[in-house]
Amino acid sequence: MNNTIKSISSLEILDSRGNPTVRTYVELNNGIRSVASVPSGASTGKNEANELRDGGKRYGGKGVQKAVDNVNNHIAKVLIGKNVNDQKDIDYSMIELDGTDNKSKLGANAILGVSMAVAKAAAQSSGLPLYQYLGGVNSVRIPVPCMNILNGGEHADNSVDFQEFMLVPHGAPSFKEGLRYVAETFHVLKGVLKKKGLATSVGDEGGFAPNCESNEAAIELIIDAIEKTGYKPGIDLSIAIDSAANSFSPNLDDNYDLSWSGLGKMKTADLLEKSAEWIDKYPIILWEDPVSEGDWDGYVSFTKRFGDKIEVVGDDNFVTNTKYIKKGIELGACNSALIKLNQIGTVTETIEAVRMCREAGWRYFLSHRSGETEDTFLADFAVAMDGGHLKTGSACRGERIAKYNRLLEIENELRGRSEYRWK
Ligand SMILES: C=C(OP(=O)(O)O)C(=O)O
Ligand SMILES: [Mg+2]
Repeated sequence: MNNTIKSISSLEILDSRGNPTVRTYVELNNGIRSVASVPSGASTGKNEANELRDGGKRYGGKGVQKAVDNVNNHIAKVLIGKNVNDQKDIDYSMIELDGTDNKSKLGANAILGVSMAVAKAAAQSSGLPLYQYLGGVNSVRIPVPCMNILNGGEHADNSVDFQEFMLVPHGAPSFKEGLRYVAETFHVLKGVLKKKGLATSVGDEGGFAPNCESNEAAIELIIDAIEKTGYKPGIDLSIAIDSAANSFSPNLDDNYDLSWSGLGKMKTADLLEKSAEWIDKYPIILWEDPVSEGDWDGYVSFTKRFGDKIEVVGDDNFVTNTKYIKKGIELGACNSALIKLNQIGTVTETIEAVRMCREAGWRYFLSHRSGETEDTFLADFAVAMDGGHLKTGSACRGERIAKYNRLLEIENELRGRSEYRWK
């Protein structure tokens, strides 16, 4: 059957924050049809690929009709007739058509939707589940679900500076059990917060967003919840943090303002002293963006000091772009990179970023965005990339649960062949 592209079209839909985003359909000449939706970040790195927004009054300027029109009127014309299995050629044709460094002409949101929908159509056309089409027959490792259970920073209007506190069920025997550990602890944490008179409303990724006195107080609440659920901190469940330090470094340099949670202003060296105290005292297994994206020396010092003990992940500094990841590898800034499809804008370039990490002996941490849709592409992609862990939010929001449920489905489908391990 003919697996060439017959038509491509896009539509403006809403994401989990109620903001417009792009949904794209690809139809093949063999009758196969796929659909993909594009996520959107709030705490973005300066060098992320450009998310094209309309400006003007509609949706407060956040409309994506221009990106949708770019798919319908420009991208479709170039790709119709191409073999859907030629993912790399298709992605690089769009990059060439765009012609800018950051995809600002067509929009990374326009390009990514097509790229993801092409991969899905190709998988269906090959008669394979997406994770196997992208990763091969040995794609059997289900990622450890680093579940966000407490939000701060740009993702909540509370008094916590750090953006994300995640539970990492590395001691569980399977994904299914790991997900149970974190979902149970999520519910127990709600009771712990209630008892202390703290809010149980949630932030953008579905983690609770209480007004804790400090970042330390937030960690202690989580440890209390782990113990009350009947798990052992550091053995069954550990903690991952995304400081998203850009949000408390006004000039994105080595000056930090943690006044919100009572620590005041400090330089990198003091921030590292505080981090050392916490890494010593608490079961922290992974730390993302502990310093701001401009503080490369800070990343290097942090990794030198703690890289043997914990995973040090770069997000806002690397933006899933091999140009910056390469710099990070050369400098020894971090030992892992966060991987977000829409930071770079095509499936092919995202895979190139993963490959670069792998070749350097780094880990790579697959991630959703704070603005998501019900699309489950990320779940399959994480299995295909074989990175061993992913973050995709809490146990109480449908757009996050969609990914977790898809991973349960994949683990079940693999029966006894699936693997689950932290490293
Ligand atoms: C997921 C994140 O948030 P956002 O999507 O807002 O960048 C992050 O910073 O890792
Ligand atoms: Mg981050």
